[in-house]
Amino acid sequence: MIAFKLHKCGHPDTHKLFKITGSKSESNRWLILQSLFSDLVLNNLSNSDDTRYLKKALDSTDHILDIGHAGTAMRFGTALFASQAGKSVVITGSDRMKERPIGILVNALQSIGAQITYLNKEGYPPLEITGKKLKGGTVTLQANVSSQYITALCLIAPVLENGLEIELIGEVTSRPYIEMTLSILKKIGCDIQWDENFDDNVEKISIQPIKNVDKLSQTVESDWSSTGYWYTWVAFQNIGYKISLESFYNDSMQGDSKLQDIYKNFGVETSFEGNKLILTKTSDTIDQQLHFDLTEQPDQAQTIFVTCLGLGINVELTGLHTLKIKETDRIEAMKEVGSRFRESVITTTSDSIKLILPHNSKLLHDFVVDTYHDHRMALSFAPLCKFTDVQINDPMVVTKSYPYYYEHLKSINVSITEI
Ligand SMILES: O=C(O)C1=C[C@@H](OP(=O)(O)O)[C@@H](O)[C@H](O)C1
Ligand SMILES: C=C(OP(=O)(O)O)C(=O)O
Repeated sequence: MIAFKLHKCGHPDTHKLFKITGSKSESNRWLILQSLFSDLVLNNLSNSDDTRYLKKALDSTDHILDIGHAGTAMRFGTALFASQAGKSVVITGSDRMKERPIGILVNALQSIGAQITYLNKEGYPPLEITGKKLKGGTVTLQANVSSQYITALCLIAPVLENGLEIELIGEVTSRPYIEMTLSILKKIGCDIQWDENFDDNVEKISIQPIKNVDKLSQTVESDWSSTGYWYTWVAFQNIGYKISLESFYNDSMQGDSKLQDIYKNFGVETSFEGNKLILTKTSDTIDQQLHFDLTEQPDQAQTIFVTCLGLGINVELTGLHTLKIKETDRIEAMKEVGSRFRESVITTTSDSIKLILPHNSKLLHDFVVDTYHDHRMALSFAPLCKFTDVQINDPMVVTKSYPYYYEHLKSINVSITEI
């Protein structure tokens, strides 16, 4: 296994412009829809592994499809292949993917006639799928585990003869990702109703079928989730420091665009010049005790945790119940690696993490970041090289979402050596 050392970089270059590629969430939704409606033309698709894996699986005629670590590709692909008559595939992924549950989605698909069997452990990939022409109807599923199950069903709904009524039981998690899916479906002409008060503790999404989509060209907005690492970076710098990122819209479909508000807490202001996003450090006055509920921005947990760790701010993050089934158990990973950076007391529950720093908490020596096959461990902890050398083990995990991350860091003067 290789490791990178990011050498302490006290005075990085400022006024840089980075081109971030398309959102992997938007890209993977559009790719599923493009395989259903070939008249869609897509621009600025993500260059992430997750999008490359999905594209490869969709273009493949192989029986065994490996989608690596890509949760969206696994969940969206399962629904797609199950609804395609004549298709017969085994869908599998990395070792970690085989530990990420999919039973809630499989049950919902089976309830409308899908033929899916587990090849290994009940409720987990790999899956054997024999595609069938599904008619649709009503499905009921738990909504508090992963929104990706719901998106997967929504994406195939337009081609089901009777459309789909999706009853969501319990508190809906990662809601902005479902909103993104429905916004995209509306763009291709779907008629959708979302009744948030359908019944006690139940919401209902109804999607009508459509025959075809008129020729439509779509440019995917760049990835807000990747901007989080630059928000952290700017938060660590002196007043006046700025960097720019493109191409972003201020009416984004991505829930992580909430970073604009969140980082005001850390003295980072966001402005737009056309589609250019400008992040500027404007203030050093920061509350020393913060709390964020990240039910709607689960992918930013590590980012915000590291920002607080670097700035020496006590914080409690809640709403993290989905983190245990992501690329690694992210709550435990943050606790372990965070405690190696500086003197601190870090406590966790199954859905929260709390960071308490003693007065004048000192940085510890020889800071090492284990990444546990999770891109967001490397991406989020790297900016701590503002304060000390950072060793990142298995650093290329970043390609899951942000392949050019280290090139971008190098271009602002971060020295990186392989060890
Ligand atoms: O639909 C999507 O594109 C995603 C939904 C979220 O997952 P959960 O709904 O499982 O929290 C998010 O964490 C993931 O990175 C991408
Ligand atoms: C959780 C993530 O991705 P996925 O679930 O699609 O693998 C992520 O990118 O942080």
